[in-house]
Amino acid sequence: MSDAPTAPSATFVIFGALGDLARRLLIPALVNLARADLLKEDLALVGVSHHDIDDEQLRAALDEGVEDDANWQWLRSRIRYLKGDFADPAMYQGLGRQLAGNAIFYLATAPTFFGTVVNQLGDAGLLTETDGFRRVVIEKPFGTDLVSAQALNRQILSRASESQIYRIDHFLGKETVQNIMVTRFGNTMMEAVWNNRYVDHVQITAAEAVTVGTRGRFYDATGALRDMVPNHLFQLLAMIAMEPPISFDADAIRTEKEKVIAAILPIDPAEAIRGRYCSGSVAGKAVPAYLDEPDVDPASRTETFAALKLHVETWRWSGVPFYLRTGKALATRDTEIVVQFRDVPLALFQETVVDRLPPNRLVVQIQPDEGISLEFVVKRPGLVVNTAPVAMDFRYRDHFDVGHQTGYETLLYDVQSGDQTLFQRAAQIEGGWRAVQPLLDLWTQGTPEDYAAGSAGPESADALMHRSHRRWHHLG
Ligand SMILES: NC(=O)C1=CN([C@@H]2O[C@H](COP(=O)(O)OP(=O)(O)OC[C@H]3O[C@@H](n4cnc5c(N)ncnc54)[C@H](OP(=O)(O)O)[C@@H]3O)[C@@H](O)[C@H]2O)C=CC1
Ligand SMILES: O=C1O[C@H](COP(=O)(O)O)[C@@H](O)[C@H](O)[C@H]1O
Repeated sequence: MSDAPTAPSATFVIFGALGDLARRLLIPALVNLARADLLKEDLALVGVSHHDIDDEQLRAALDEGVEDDANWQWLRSRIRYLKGDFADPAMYQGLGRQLAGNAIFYLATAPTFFGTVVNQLGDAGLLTETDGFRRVVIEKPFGTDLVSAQALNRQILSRASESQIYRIDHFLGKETVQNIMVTRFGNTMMEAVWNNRYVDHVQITAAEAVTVGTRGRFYDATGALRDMVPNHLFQLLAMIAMEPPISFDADAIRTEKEKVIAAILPIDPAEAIRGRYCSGSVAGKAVPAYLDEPDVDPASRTETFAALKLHVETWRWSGVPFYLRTGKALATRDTEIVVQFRDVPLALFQETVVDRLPPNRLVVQIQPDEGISLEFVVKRPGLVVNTAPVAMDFRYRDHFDVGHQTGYETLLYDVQSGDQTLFQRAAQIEGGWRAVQPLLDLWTQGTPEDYAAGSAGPESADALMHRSHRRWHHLG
């Protein structure tokens, strides 16, 4: 990160500056950028919210999320507060009086405000790029289904051009996710086997040990599928399945990712399962049932776990199933991608004690303990031929000083620099919703299958794999 040039100066306007995202992730990420000397001296930050506080109270509210005091003091002195409602035109007039030159509007607001804020910015003339750039960062979830995402895209694009819009997916800010492209396209040996001739299937897992906690209101209206699948998990899938771009240019990369997402067939509900945690314990700590969490409707049908099989109909991937799963209150936190290779064509060792060889797997560990390992088979020492599965392991921490990054550093820096590589175009978002729409339609009925908090998810998730004689990679 520190090899990069300082980003152009700009005023950051954070709508929702007192919220969880701003406090826990955005401000610490800006502090990390300040430490890496990537922010200009004249950077300014305006925090917007409807609470009745002043500049100093906003700064004090943000104090607790930050550990690096020296760089926090640098940023802190550049923060101002603007009180106002997101729907109030007068607030935007006031904001306009504070802005000159480049501005970045970060919508750290509930998704219901995305359209409102962009409309208001447009009405107030704040999106006109006369004396500098005007960029809008839009959080997820972007819409709640295909129709609402299309409507939101239409609305936003009636006020700003695509080049001004940065639809963020924070998974793309993670080092290991960005490394997928380098691993794939920087190593000849990968590309040679990266296709349906050699790959049996791909598994993408985002398991979380945390429960919905205090986010019951948001989560109960959203569920595991909307929260994680068409956005974060599809972004991981796109990194794994995309064709090599013609250059490392933002448009070239986004075009290839868009093509992959467009090639995902609508998911067959018979190949998807949903679950909901009931009481149990995670890492020795008692966890209540989802239905007993604060702000969750006791009659809720919302899933806290989703697993599915999907197909990417491209020349490279036709016939290779992709299995995705995600959930809360699971045994451990584990975000990983497993590329499992086909069995060897001839079982040479069938006359020996070895009856079946374990498969080769490439495991990309996104978090925690970021790294990549290659599982393969060797001969176990001894007089008879016997085999043993082993792994070649690359751990980031063994080679690099990874420090404590939030994942938002790269993304905020890229917005300032005008690099849209890691942001999604309208079609990508709509493609994601199109693929999961059959599940959204059906899951309005029935209820999810229970799983114990602290387990690996519902039994049907295992059955989904067993049907095709496969199994999930172990969690953790
Ligand atoms: N938190 C996270 O870890 C992540 C969040 N996101 C996304 O980021 C966005 C923000 O999430 P999060 O920070 O958790 O949300 P919060 O609800 O914590 O923050 C939103 C803030 O906006 C304020 N607010 C609400 N209504 C108005 C209004 N009409 N006018 C002015 N201010 C208002 C809220 O005040 P009040 O105190 O009254 O609620 C709150 O301070 C969401 O889209 C979310 O999906 C994405 C990834 C991770
Ligand atoms: O966007 C979201 O992501 C988090 C998981 O992100 P991570 O970086 O902690 O892996 C998830 O907990 C949350 O529900 C979802 O809204």
